[in-house]
Amino acid sequence: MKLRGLYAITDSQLLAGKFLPYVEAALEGGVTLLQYRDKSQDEARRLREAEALAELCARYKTHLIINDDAELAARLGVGVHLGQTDGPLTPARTLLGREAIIGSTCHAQLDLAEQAAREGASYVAFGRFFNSVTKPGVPAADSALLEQARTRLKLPICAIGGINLDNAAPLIAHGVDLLAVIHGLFGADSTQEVTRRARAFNALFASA
Ligand SMILES: Cc1ncc(COP(=O)(O)OP(=O)(O)O)c(N)n1
Ligand SMILES: Cc1nc(C(=O)O)sc1CCOP(=O)(O)O
Ligand SMILES: [Mg+2]
Repeated sequence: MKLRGLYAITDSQLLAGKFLPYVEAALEGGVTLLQYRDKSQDEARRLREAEALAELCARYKTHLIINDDAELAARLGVGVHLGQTDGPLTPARTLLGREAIIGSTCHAQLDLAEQAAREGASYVAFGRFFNSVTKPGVPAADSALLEQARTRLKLPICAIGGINLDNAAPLIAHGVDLLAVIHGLFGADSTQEVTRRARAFNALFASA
C-alpha cells in the first residue's frame, strides 16, 4: 500500500462545533490518512466520533487511524498511531492484523524508527519540524534527520509539527511521504478554506 500525501489529524478543541463538516471538507480536498486524535477520557464520545469518521472515511476511500487506542482501532477495524508511551507495537500488530496501518512516533531519533520498523510499523513519524501551537514544547527534528532516515529506512516517513502550506515543500524535497497536519489544515475560517488547503497540500506532492 502506497502511503504518500496529506495526513490530516483532528483536534477536539480546534474542531469543537464543526467537527464533521471540517473533516468532510478536508476529505473533499484529498486526504491519504485521517487520524482521530482526542485526548479526553470521554469513552462514549470517542466511540461515537470515531464511528462517524469511519463511515465518512469509507465514503471517501480514506484510511482512518485512531490515536493512542489500539482497542478502539480493533473495534472499528482501522489503523492506530502509537507514541512511545502508548503501548508496544508488536501486540498492536497481533491485535489489528497484518494489513492494518500502524504508525509510530519516533521524535527525532533514528534508533526509535529502526526499532519501530523491526516491530512491524507501517510508517514512522518524526517531529516536530516547526513550532506547534497544538503541541508546544516537544523536541525539534530537522532536515538532516530526514536525509539519514531516507537512506536507512524503507518505510514511509511522516513529518509532523507546525506544518503549513508555506513551510511544507522542503520536507517533501527531503524525502517525506506523509505530511501530518492539524492547525495548518483545520485552523481555517471556513470549510471551503479547509478544502482549498487540502488540495494545495496535495499539489505540493504532485509537483515534487
Ligand atoms: C502522525 C503522528 N505523529 C506523531 C504523533 C504524536 O504521537 P504521541 O507522541 O503519542 O503524542 P499524542 O499525539 O498522543 O499527544 C501523532 N499523534 N501522529
Ligand atoms: C500531535 C503532535 N505530535 C507532535 C510531535 O512532534 O510528535 S507535534 C504534534 C502537533 C501537530 O499539530 P500541528 O500541525 O497543529 O502543529
Ligand atoms: Mg500518543
